[in-house]
Formats: sequence, C-alpha cells, structure tokens
Amino acid sequence: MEMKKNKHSGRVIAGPTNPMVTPLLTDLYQFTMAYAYWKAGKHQQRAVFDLYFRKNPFRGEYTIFAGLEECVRFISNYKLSDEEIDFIRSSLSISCEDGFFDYLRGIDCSDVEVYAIPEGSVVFPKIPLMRIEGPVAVVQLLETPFANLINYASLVSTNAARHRFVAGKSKTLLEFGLRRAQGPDGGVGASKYCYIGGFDATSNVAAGRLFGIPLRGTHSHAFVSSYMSLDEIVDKSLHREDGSSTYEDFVSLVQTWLSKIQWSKSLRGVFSETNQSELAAFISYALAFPDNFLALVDTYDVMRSGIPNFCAVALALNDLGYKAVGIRLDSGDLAYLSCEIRKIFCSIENEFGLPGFGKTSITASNDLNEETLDALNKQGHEIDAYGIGTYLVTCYAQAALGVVFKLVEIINQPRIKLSEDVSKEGDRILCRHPFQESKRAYVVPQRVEELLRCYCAGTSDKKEETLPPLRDIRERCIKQLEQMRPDHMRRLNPTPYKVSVSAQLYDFIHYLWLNEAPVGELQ
Ligand SMILES: Nc1ncnc2c1ncn2[C@@H]1O[C@H](COP(=O)(O)OP(=O)(O)OP(=O)(O)O)[C@@H](O)[C@H]1O
Ligand SMILES: O=P(O)(O)OC[C@H]1O[C@H](OP(=O)(O)OP(=O)(O)O)[C@H](O)[C@@H]1O
Ligand SMILES: O=C(O)c1cccnc1
Ligand SMILES: [Mg+2]
Repeated sequence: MEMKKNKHSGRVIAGPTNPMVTPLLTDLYQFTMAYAYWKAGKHQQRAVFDLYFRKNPFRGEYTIFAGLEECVRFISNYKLSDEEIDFIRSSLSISCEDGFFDYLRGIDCSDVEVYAIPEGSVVFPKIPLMRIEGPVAVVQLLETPFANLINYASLVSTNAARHRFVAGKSKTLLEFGLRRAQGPDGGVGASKYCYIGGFDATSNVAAGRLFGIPLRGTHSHAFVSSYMSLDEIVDKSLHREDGSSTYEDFVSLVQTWLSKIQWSKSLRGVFSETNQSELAAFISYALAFPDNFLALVDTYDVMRSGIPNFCAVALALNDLGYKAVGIRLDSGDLAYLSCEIRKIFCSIENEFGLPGFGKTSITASNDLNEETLDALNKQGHEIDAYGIGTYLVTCYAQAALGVVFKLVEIINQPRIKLSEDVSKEGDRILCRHPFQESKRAYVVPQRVEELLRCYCAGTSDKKEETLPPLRDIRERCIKQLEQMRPDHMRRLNPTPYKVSVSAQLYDFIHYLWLNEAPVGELQ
C-alpha cells in the first residue's frame, strides 16, 4: 500500500483501503470546472465547502457518521500519475492548455484543511459533518470521492445501529452479507461499517484481515447434504479435551447417546429415527472442531432430526470434556422453534446433569431485518445470536443517504462558522429553531463539545487529530447511541430530534438569506 509522509505534520498515513479510490474517482465536471477556474486565474482562491446530508435515513431521527478515515487516507496520499493526467487530457477538450496539466501534476492536497466530527458520532441533518478548506479547484475535485466515501459508510453504519437497537444489547450480531453485497467494495465496506454500527463479528475473511474485525461462522446446508451415511466417517477417533487419552470410536458414542435420548423424558415421542446423513455431517464437523461445534439443524427436520442429532453429538463431546457451542436455525418460525429448542436443552440439562446445557447458544438467520427482529421480540423467542446479510448490507430499506458537498465561502465571503460560537458550561444561551422565529428557549449547557476537529491541518499550524483504531470508533458509536433518548430511537414515529442554533447564528443566517434573496416587484 502506498504511503506518503505529510509535509507539515510529518504523519504517515496509509492510502485508501480500496485501490480504486484514486484522483480519477470523481465526476468529469469536477475536472472541467477545475480547468475553467484555472483558465480564469481563480483556481487558487481559498474556498470552504461543507459536507452534510438533508434527511435521516430509514424514517429515523439519527444517523451514524462514518467514512472519515478513508477520506483522510485519500487526500493524504493524493497524487495524479502521469498516466492519469494523460487520460484527463484525452477526456477534456483539445483546446485545454498544457499549463493546466502541469498544474494538475503539482496537486497533492497539502494545502487542504479538513475539519470533521469524529467518525462513529451520532449526527443529524443539515449540520456540517466535514468542512474542507483549500484552493477552490482542488477542493472541488474532492466533492465526488468524499461524498462517495461518506454516503454508504454512514448509511450502512446507521442500518447496523438500527438492527442493534431492535435486537437488544445482549444479542450477538453477525454480519453475513458478503454474497449479497453490491460488489466487492460493498461487501468489505459493509463488514467494516456494520462493525462500527454495533455488530460483533463478520463472516467476511477479507474484512477480518484488513480491519481486525472478529471473524465468526457456522456451516451451510451443502455441508450437511454432502454426507450420505455414517460409513463415510473413516477416522472415528477423538482425543479427550484434556489430552489424557484418545477415544477410538466417537461415532458409536454418539449413537449410544442418540438411543438414550430417544427414550429420555425430554425427547420421548419427538422422534423415532433421525436423518443419518445429517448425523454423519454433524459428527464429521465435531471431529474437525470438537471445541467449536455449532450445527445447522434445519436441513431435514428441525425437531425430529436436527435437534436430536445435535444433542447426541453434544452429549458425546461432553463425555470427552468438550462443550458444544450451539445450533443455527435458517428457516421456519424462528420464534416458535427457538422456544421449543430451549425447552429441550433445559430438559437435557436436568435429565442428564449437564450444567449450562440449557444455555446452549441458538443462532437464527434467514432474510432477517429490523421488522422481523421486532416481530420476534413481540412474539417472545430464545435466540441468542442473529446472522444477518441481504437486508443489512444492501440497505434494502433505503438505497442512499443524500450526502451533499456545498460551497459555503469563497475568499472569505460569505462565512458561516458554527465552531466560532464559543460557549461555556453553565452559561445561559438562547437556542433558536433555525427558521421559525417564535421557537426559542434558554438553555444552560451541561457539556460543551467542539464538534468539528482538525484532521488535516493543511498549511495552518492547527494540531491534527490522530486517526483512532476501528474499535475506538465502534466504542464511540455505541456510547453515543446509549446517550440518546429512547423516543428518538424508536422505529415507529420517533420523536424529532431538535438541532437548534444560537441567537448569533440565527441572526447571521437570516442576514445572509435576506442579502441573497431578490426583492420582488408587485405589478
Ligand atoms: N416468528 C416469526 N415472525 C416473523 N417473521 C419470521 C418468524 N420466523 C421467521 N420469520 C421470517 O419469515 C420469513 C420466512 O421466509 P420463507 O417462508 O421464505 O422461509 P422458510 O420457508 O422458512 O425458509 P426457506 O429459506 O427454506 O424457504 C423470513 O424472512 C424469516 O426471517
Ligand atoms: O438471509 P440473509 O440475511 O441474506 O443471511 C445470509 C444467508 O445466507 C445463507 O444462505 P443463502 O441465503 O445463501 O441460502 P439459503 O437461503 O438457501 O439458505 C445463510 O444461510 C443465510 O440464510
Ligand atoms: O457462517 C455462516 O453461517 C454464514 C456465512 C455467510 C452466510 N450465511 C451463513
Ligand atoms: Mg437465503
């Protein structure tokens, strides 16, 4: 990965995760405007752009801000290669002068300042998430890549946070979306940003490698259906967990347990004969991963086959000192089945004296989304973990967050500087609705926090924030969500979250507004 040392701060920042993120990952009109600025001698004018969105996604009242690190990595390593410049030349008008391409060659964003709200923060519409200052032609080139890097990242983090809110704090959330994601970047991005939004782990191995996200997984129906009989298991031996000896015929041990539970109080009458190919698959998996045995139980019949087969293998593993992890359900009525399964696990705990067996983990998957999680909660269920793919990573409920990047100032005019509204804890300030004159209230702030922090100092002498590790970003997101009032978080008709402006800012916005709005003439 390419890395460049920042001229001013001396920081070394890696390039973007996705090598497709280059200066060409922008819209053509950014280059045509850059040329026009250059031709007019205006390209070096200092400009300020704000990046924000207009409306919370998913009919919600909050959004998680994500994607900042990738923006910083992008501009810290910004450099157009000769080949890229040749391509731009061939894409613009033949009349474009050579001097412009020399100018492009020199652009490295070292004179661009980036101020942003920390990644993983809870944010709201119309507030600047990022403020980018620099030569107008350069910052203009950053509009499309920045919007692109923030849009999906924030959308999918928010989606993950919403799934977490419905599932509840105590549940394990696994992101299983890679196969359904919008291409490789969608898949890797989803894993990273769902982790920020509060998921616990991903099945995506590349994301585990790139970002250190915990990897988790079970096995598929294909693994179960690939087995045809117990005869396929050749090496039946399994060493005891404590390493003391090897048990020679684990298959017979499982079969003995299967007949015991067939006549047990817990399972009597539930099944007569289980599917033997499924049993072979479970045994085989247990022999491969005796200390991490988790079985997918719905390939044939959950209650008549999958569960008794799982219990027999788990009891046999227990004899050798291992603790089975649990089961996964991938079809049927997940609420009902999970409750029936829990009852069986609890009866086996009591009947066979296996402390803790009643708590064996139940994972559910199959087209889950916020609504189904909510329905499961309402019905009552015994699920400990959810594996969620399609609806989560494709952001099925809303395709995009309308991130925009707008010029707010050029050569110091006009200037909207939220961060200069300094106030102190305990100072009484007048808060106003940004547009409705009559809506206002006095507030005594309990905590004052500068929202926009400096991530790239450009040529200024500001101190740059360090880029926090992914775990810290996730932690920030979880903490901030915990501070939200539950009525702002609920799925149906959440209470609007009010963002007010100070009295000074209110006056300033309205002054600017009146200055720009043309005065009509009555005929
Ligand atoms: N108790 C429940 N309440 C509400 N929705 C549920 C409940 N249990 C499962 N679901 C959801 O209902 C849908 C069931 O879909 P579908 O009928 O396609 O699955 P299935 O027939 O059980 O399994 P398969 O994937 O094998 O077809 C899934 O989206 C699942 O998440
Ligand atoms: O349902 P999702 O939220 O997308 O979660 C991922 C799904 O992917 C796997 O099966 P896949 O859908 O590939 O096959 P299946 O539906 O036939 O089990 C897995 O068993 C889940 O059901
Ligand atoms: O590990 C799993 O169970 C898994 C992974 C991806 C998709 N579906 C399931
Ligand atoms: Mg499916």
